[in-house]
Formats: sequence, C-alpha cells, structure tokens
Amino acid sequence: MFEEYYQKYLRIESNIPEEQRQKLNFLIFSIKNNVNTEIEINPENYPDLEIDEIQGLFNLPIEAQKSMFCSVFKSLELEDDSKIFGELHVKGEMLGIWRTKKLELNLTHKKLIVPRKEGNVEMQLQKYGIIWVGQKKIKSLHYCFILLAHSQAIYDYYKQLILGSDDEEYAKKWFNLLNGICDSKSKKQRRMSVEFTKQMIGNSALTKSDQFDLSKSDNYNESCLSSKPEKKDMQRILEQSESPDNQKKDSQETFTCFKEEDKSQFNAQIPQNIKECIPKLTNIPWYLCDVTVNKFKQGEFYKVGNNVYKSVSKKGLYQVQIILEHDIDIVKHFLYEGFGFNKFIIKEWTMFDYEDYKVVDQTRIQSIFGYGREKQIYLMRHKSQECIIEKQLNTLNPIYSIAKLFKKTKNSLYNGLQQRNQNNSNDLLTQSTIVQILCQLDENIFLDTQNIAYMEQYHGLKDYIDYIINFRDLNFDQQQIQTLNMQLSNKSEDLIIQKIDQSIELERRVPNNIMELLEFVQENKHWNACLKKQFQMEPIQVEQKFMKSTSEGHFLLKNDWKVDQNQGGLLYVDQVGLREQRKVFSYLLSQIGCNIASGKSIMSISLPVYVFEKQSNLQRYANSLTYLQYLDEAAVQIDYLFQFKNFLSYGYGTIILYLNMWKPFNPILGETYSGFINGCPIYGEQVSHHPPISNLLIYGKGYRVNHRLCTIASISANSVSGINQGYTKVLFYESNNEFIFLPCSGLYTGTLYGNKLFQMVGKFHVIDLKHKLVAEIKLNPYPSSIWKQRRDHLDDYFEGFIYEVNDQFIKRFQNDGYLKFKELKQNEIVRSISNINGIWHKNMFIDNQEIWNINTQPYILEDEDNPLPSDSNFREDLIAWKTSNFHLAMKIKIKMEEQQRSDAKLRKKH
Ligand SMILES: CC(C)CCC[C@@H](C)[C@H]1CC[C@H]2[C@@H]3CC=C4C[C@@H](O)CC[C@]4(C)[C@H]3CC[C@]12C
Repeated sequence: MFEEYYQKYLRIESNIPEEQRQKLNFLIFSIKNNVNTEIEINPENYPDLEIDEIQGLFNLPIEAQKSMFCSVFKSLELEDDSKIFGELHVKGEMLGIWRTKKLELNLTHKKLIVPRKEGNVEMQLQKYGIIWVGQKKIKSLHYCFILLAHSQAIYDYYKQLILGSDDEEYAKKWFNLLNGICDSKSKKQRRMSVEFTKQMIGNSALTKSDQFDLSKSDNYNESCLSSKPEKKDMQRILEQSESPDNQKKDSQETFTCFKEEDKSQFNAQIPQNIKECIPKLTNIPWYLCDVTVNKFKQGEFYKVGNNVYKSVSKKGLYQVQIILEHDIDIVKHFLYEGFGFNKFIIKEWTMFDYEDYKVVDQTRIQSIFGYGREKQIYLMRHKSQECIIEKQLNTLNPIYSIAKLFKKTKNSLYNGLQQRNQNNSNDLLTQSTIVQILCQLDENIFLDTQNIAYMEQYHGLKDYIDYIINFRDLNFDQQQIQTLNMQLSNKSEDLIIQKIDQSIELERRVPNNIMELLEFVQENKHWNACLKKQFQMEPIQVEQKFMKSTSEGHFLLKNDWKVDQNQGGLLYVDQVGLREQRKVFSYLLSQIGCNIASGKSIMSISLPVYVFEKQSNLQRYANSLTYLQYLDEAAVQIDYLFQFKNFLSYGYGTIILYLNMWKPFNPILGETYSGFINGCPIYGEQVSHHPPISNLLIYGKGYRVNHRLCTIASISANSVSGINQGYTKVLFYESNNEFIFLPCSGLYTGTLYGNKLFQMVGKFHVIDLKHKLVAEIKLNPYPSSIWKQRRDHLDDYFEGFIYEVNDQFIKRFQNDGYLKFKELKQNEIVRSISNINGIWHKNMFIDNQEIWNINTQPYILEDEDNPLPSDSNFREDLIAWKTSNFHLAMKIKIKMEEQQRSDAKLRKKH
C-alpha cells in the first residue's frame, strides 16, 4: 500500500500544496531513516511544520508513519486516474490552422494541458469560460467550442482556445466535461453599474442526453479518450459537470451553462415585453419594444441607428449583440463575442447567430449589412439615464472617431432616439461630437484634456462609461461657473472692492471651506499664515477628549467591517469602499496585466484617486498613535515590566488604529504634519520618498515616542498585503527605559474574487534591550490543517509570551538591526515571564487580564492651528480630493507627481 502511494507521490509531487508536501516529505524522510535514530533533522526544510509536529511524527513507529503517509496522501484526492486524455483539433492562434493535439485534462487540478513545441501550456480552467460554437461551415467541418479567458489579464498563455472535432458526439462530450469544470461563477464584477442578465450570455445548452455519460460503453474512438477511469470516477465527473448549477443559484451572474430552464425563461420574456410595450409605443417594430424604459435603465439593452445593437460586457469579455435591421424588417439577431473592443476593431470578430449560436459566415453578413468587416460598425453604450453615447467604431481611430453624445432633454431620450431612427432628425437631442466636447473642456480651468486623455489612455474603451459620467459632472460644474460669473458681473463694483478689502484682512487666517482653502494654498497665502509659528516642545494641559463610537458606528470599524465567523478575521463590507476598489482593480488589471500576480508594490505606482483616503499618510500615522493613555500611565511607574506591558498595548494599538482599507496618499518628500494628542505635540515629517519613510515624534508627559514608519503594500493575484515597516521607540525620562515595538503585517484577500477578508498575519514584537525582555506574539499560531478536525481557535487568534532572553539575542539584534529581525530563536530564550493572547480585532489579555479591547477609546488628534507651509493640510492634491472632485484631484496629483520627479532629478544632479 505504502509503496504504491509512494510511487504515485513521486510522480505528482510538484502538484501538491506546499504544507502537505512538506509533511509528506518529512514522513518519507522519517520512514527512510527509521533505523538511523541519530540522524539530524533540519526543520528549515519544513518551514510550514511546527517543531512539535516534526518531533512527534519522527518518533512514531514506522508502521504508523506509513499509514499516516497513505492517509494524508489519500486525503489529498490526488488520484492519478483523475486525468483524462484525449485528442481534439486545436485551432492555431496565429494562422488559424487546425492541428490535432493530444490533450490532458486534470480533473483534480482543473487544468487542461495543451502540448506545444515550446513546452506544454497548463490552462487553469477556472480562468476560462466555455462557449459552444457548433459546426463551422466554411473552412472546416469541425464541431467546435471556445475556451475564453474571463479577464483580459488573467489567462494561461491562451486568451482563447478554439477546440473542435469532426465527431459531433465526441466534441460535445468534451464540451460537457469542460463545461463542468470551467468557471461558471462570476468572480470579478465589472466596474459598470450596468447589470447583465442571464439571457445575454450563454452557450447553447446541450441536452441532457448529450452529457458526458461515460457509464455507457464508449462508442467513440477509444484511443482518443485513452485513460479509462473507473466507474466511481465517472460518477464524479458527472457530478462535477452538474455542480456549477448549484453555484449558480447563489451567484447573480451566470456565464456559461445555459440550461434548459433559462432558455425557456428567455423565450418567455420576449412576448411579455411586447405586451408591455406595444400599447405605449405603437409605431415601432416589436424588437424595439424590449427597450423599455426600465430595461434601458438597467442597462440591458442598447440600440443604435437603423440597425439595432446591443452591447454587453461581462468578465472582461465584450459582447455586442447586434440585431440587424433590413428595411424595417429584422433579418436576424446576431451575437458577437470577443475580447474587448480592440479585437472588434481589428477585423477579428466573429458573429454568432443569436438563436442557434452558430457562426455566421462572411457572405451572409455582407449580404445583410451591405459591407464587410472592415467597414464601420455602430455600437452604443450608456450608463446613466441622463446621457448616452453612440459610437461608430472604425478601423482608424476607435476612440475619437465618431462618438456622439446625447443628453437627455426635457423630452424623453428614448422618444428622441426613436424619432431619430425614423426620420433622422436630431431636433430633440443635444448632440455633439467628442472632439467638440474636448474643445469645450479645454477652456475650463478645472477640466482639461489631459484628464480625459489619461482616462482614455489607460482605461481604454471599457471605461468609456465613466468618462461619460465624469463629463456629465464636468458639464454641470461648467454651468455653475457660468451662472456664478453671471452673478458676479451683475454686482456693483463697490461690492467687489469691499470684498477685496475683506480678503486682505482674512489672508492671515486659514480658511475652513475646502474650496477656499485650495485657492488659498494655490496662491501661496498659507506661507503668510504660518510665519508666526513657534514649535511646542512640551505637552500642554488640555481637557481629555476621546474618540467615541456613535450611532453611526464604531469609532474605528465604522460599519465597514463584519467579523467572519467561519475562519476568523474581518470581512470588509463597506459598499462605497468596495465599489471604488473594484474600479481601481479593474484599472490595474488593464494596466499592469499579468504583473498583478507578481506582488507589485502599490505604494509607488500611480493610481486614480478613487481609492485614496482623504488624508495623507502622515496624518493617518498620527491618527494611529493616539492610544497615549497607556504611556501616560506607564510614565509614572517605575516597574519596567508594567511599562513594558503598557507599551505593548500602545504599540499594538498603532497597528489597529491604522486599519482601514483606503490607500494613503503617496507621500511628498518634505511634507510635514504637526498636531496635538491630548495636549502632547506630535510632529511628523516625510524623510524619504523612495521608499516612503516617515518619522514621527511625540513629546509626551514624561516620555518621548519616536516612530519610523514605512508603509509597504503589494498587490498580488487575489490579495493585497501591507505592513507599516519600521519601529516605534519610547523613552521614559524618569526611569530611562527604552522599548521598541516592531509591527506585524496585514493581509487583505479576495480582492478579485471571493470574500473580502482582512487578517493580521505574522508576528509582532516588543523589545527591551536593557532588561533583556522580548515579547513575541504570533498571529494564528494554530492554523487549520487537514489533521485537525475541530479548531479551538480561529485564524484571528493570537498568542505569545514575554520572554527573558540572553545576550546572544541582544547581540544579534544590535548587529542586524530591526529590519532583519524576524523572530526569536529557540536558544535565545531563557524563560517566559507572561503570556499574552487574544483575538486581534477584539481584545488582548496579558496574564489573563484584559488590557485592551476594541472599545478602548483613543484620544482625538487635533491639528495645529498654524502649521508649517509644508503641512499635510496644505497639500493641494489632498485638498482637491477632499472636495470629491475626481478630475481636479487627478489633475493636481499628476502635476505634483511631475514636480516631485523633476525635483528628484535636480537633487541627483546637484
Ligand atoms: C484597489 C487597490 C489597488 C488599492 C487599495 C489598497 C488597499 C486595500 C491597501 C493600500 C495600503 C494597505 C495598507 C498598508 C498598511 C497596512 C498596515 C498593516 O498593519 C495592516 C494592513 C494595512 C492597513 C494595509 C491594508 C490594505 C491597504 C489599505
């Protein structure tokens, strides 16, 4: 038994998840060295295993080790026969030539392995959707289907793969098989408010009887599907291909798997629509009736010109459903599917017959359209009720070509459109080309083409919609300014003079109103206001003010978070934040594409400001240092252990208080911040730009706190991890004790799909070099594993000890510095003094005494009245973003980034 599994294991070792692999490896190691008890174990080879576990496993009798190996291996469900081999025709990506390829389908890992000369391609099927195409009549007679990557950016080598077979049965079997595995769930939502319904997308349903029923004797070429799984597996395959339906129930969007019922639902919908509409809109053909106002609002339908088109976008896949109209009679519905509009533009598009999903051949299109592919295609998309955009795409300049904007006028937009369709009059619509719009915008101070170019450049067409929305806002701004100007010119000159006088007086005061503040700063008036500044070096007596939770939510967690009961951790449920993040993530996907999986730092790349917090990182740090009561309390004590414990809570508090999911503004070198926490002055300065390091200093009551912090955040496939790397040092004047706090990191998973779960991970430390004390607290010390049935603690549990350490550690720490320090070594610990545990988002116990909990209120941070001109409060981009004017903020941000860059160049030069 063991031998058999062992052989299998050797073959598939690389496919096994890391932790299990280490365990299996270690078991093999122990089994092989069973006689040799003297052998040394190197735990570094098994980083995911606990030392205890390693020892325990090693000491087991060999039989137990073997059976353990087998059971672990079995539990992985990595049976070899979960692979299916077959042969299909694959259409070449470049030349479109069909080649027969031996494919391997790995059911366990949901991979399709396609052989290529340059090396096999392993396609993770979850990244793909599948569409049945049917028989292509012109070039080949294959029955084919397409695997399509959901997202432009995430795919394994092939964005799309066309597969086929001469044998319809066989092709369908493969299709059904893959259909069960390919992802049918929408993982990533598009950034549009437009929602899509089932009937828009889907592959043709293959009837039940067509399903991959391998329990019947195979009547197709056996050599093609050469591995013959046992019956038991067949059962599984069948189940698998069923399972997406279950998932579908809880997902709002469906992509593949077009089931019978859906289809009938769809069919039933049309007549209903007609019934609804016909009484209201009598003169239009029935197919226009589905453009009911409601449906239109929901973004389900779009129509254009004399031909009616619908465009649907989903999962990075653009679909344009085109209903062709020929002399008022419709000829046919067509469905176009492709990746993005670019594909659409560069001739490479295919039309599918909307009813039977078969590819429409070129001659047919020509006969209906009157022209071939290269010619113009109309397409229209819309976002809001107020405006829509109609666009003609041609091969030359897709973006600026001929886009027309319709603004909703008093009369209904839809009426207008219909009217236009019928008699080509534009009377009811304000219509202007994009080019014109751009010119208009050019004259406005707030809006310039740069912003639009920015959007266009990066977001491409898919973000067109947002552009329209923005345009609408801008237009609104413009109108307001116009009216303002009108008002102004009406006023008498005296009044204006009076105003100017007033403003001179006011110049020394920093305005409260954000718009005024921006102007104030832009005119550099804040320099005046700050001239009389004196630094406060001592704490002052003030009334204590604490941050309080209100009816609107917890002071820190607001209503943005929910505790995850299954795994532990916090679920991010803030709708506003999530929406903005989604926008930026799709932007990122389009921008950095595949790199997204490689752990890119998001602190240094330029992002649209949507996800930015409305304060600078310096302010955010300052806000997170407000648990000063712990230190106040410690300063009056001489007991160093008491001070140590209190400092631990303070340090931990800084991590907790920093928690929110908005991205801090990129720092500007030399930016400063000053404020007061309960009367204690706090000063912060941005001392480095790359990496963005800030130093902060608090003059406390009997102590001084130094912070050196550097926010690091990197984005990878489905998560963002972040840490405020650096240290927090406190010096208590009286006892001359110094403590150091080193933070842990946070992990935000589910950024692209799944639940948005935030978790603290790793370890955090407090170090007292003088008294040789170290607290090491480990988050999630008992991770779930397949050997543990029940868990006492979820992932959000932390546990640690205050240890007394030896000189070895002190030396190491002093040599290596705080950055290199990761954790205590076993031989550096002398004894443990206290134990610490808790749930990171709930409470902290030191020796079973609660020292902190999530309702512990920090002090309020107050801004300094007359800060330096370089204060965060005077950052133009921040002020602009505080007004929530995206364009303005973006414009200033770009400007400031450019300034920074040229400054940096100058610095290098001199
Ligand atoms: C849409 C994307 C690209 C932008 C949003 C990125 C957000 C999620 C990132 C940017 C900066 C990140 C933070 C950076 C630093 C820390 C401190 C650490 O102790 C806990 C995690 C935390 C709080 C991170 C949480 C996630 C975070 C807020």
